[in-house]
Amino acid sequence: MNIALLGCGTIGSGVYELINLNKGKFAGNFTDVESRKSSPVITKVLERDASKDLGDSVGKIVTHPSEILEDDSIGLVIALMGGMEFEYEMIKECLRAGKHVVTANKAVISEYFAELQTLAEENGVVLRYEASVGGGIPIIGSLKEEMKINRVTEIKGILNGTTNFILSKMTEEGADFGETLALAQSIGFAEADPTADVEGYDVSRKLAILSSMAYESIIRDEDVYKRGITEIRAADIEMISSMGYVVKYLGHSMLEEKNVYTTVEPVLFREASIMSNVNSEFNIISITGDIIGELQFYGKGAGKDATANAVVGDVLYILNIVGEQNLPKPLRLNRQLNKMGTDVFSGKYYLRANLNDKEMLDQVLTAVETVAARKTVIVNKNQVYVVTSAIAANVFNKMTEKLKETVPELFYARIYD
Ligand SMILES: NC(=O)C1=CN([C@@H]2O[C@H](COP(=O)(O)OP(=O)(O)OC[C@H]3O[C@@H](n4cnc5c(N)ncnc54)[C@H](OP(=O)(O)O)[C@@H]3O)[C@@H](O)[C@H]2O)C=CC1
Ligand SMILES: N[C@@H](CC=O)C(=O)O
Repeated sequence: MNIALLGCGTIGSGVYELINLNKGKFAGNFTDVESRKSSPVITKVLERDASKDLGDSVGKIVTHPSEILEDDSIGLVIALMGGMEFEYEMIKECLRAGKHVVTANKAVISEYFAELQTLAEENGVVLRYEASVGGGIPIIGSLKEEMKINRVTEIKGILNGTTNFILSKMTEEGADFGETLALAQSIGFAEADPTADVEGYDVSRKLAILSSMAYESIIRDEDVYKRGITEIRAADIEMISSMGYVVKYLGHSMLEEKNVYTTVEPVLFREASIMSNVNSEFNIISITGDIIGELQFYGKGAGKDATANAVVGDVLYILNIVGEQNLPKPLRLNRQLNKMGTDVFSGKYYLRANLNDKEMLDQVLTAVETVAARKTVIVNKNQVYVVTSAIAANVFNKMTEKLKETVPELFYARIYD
């Protein structure tokens, strides 16, 4: 079966190297006789730049989608352009044209999950998206397997390689936020628009995909409470470390009866915890089922080779089942659940505010005191650092949203004890 690749950037080039340049060891794994006769091959690559060098003479760059959509020899399309509308339209058109689709695009999958899996079923083809969550970690397939036996009630983890890379470098090397983000971009970890990484959209999309699957209900990016990490400073890292904690960017969802709770926020973990020791572009994802208990999955959550590995795994899966009568059924996504935001989460909070004057200090302390008892207050170099007593997350978040209107720089994080 011929394959087309949409987008030959960081991940696309990794996939191309595995499939066409024989970097991976996978040929000959097929159960289907037709596929076994010849290794899979990428014959066309959609790119804007027709002069892009692919490194072999097998793949041909095309710049118009019709060259792929109207090519009947292409049975499988790998969508790795990123972005939203164009990739969504292309995936739909490919499914309608009877082509299997593999993608790593969490923006598209989280937004159009139900529609796309229905479209695949209607057209007798398969849609796979393993690399859309956790880069190289096989979490989508593992979650599907566990769901055959378990009721999954909780998902939590470090789900973004870029921000974990930034926070790790800030913690280990005292690195600067902006410089480390630029480094993550140059390595190929970050999204084309890195706002998605640092403001929480990438994590909330991944959490939305896993939660939709696990709780059998469509949970969208906009249902997820999220807060970015752009306000964090070296001073926070120093103070947090002196308290014996490490800051991580957590995605967390829970299901209780018909209520689903979701949050994406910076959280402080004790130094010795597992979460604190997941560093660089690595991710960790924990799922809790009623029979198995807690399971944790760890590995590279971003980057060319690890993500390409997951994409090619999906390609091999499809090539192995081509021609079977009974293709996998779409996941159930129609349970009616109440989206309850952060209502179930609570904890002590760490907060730092950048102060202009004594009046602002009073304003910050008064605002905190209206919702929680202050346990620790340190004032140093125009900064106030506060640790509170335990409090409900929604109450604290509401207070800080108001405070942000007048206090220019505010960083706060829940403490996970
Ligand atoms: N990077 C990572 O670690 C991971 C990425 N992903 C996902 O994988 C996908 C690809 O990411 P990544 O490889 O990093 O992205 P890149 O930006 O590196 O690559 C995208 C490629 O697609 C091309 N492209 C984009 N739009 C079009 C278009 N309209 N027509 C033709 N070509 C186009 C780009 O060309 P041009 O340069 O001209 O824009 C570029 O070559 C994204 O959905 C991302 O979220 C998932 C897991 C990990
Ligand atoms: N930008 C993403 C890429 C993988 O999904 C990340 O940093 O995790």
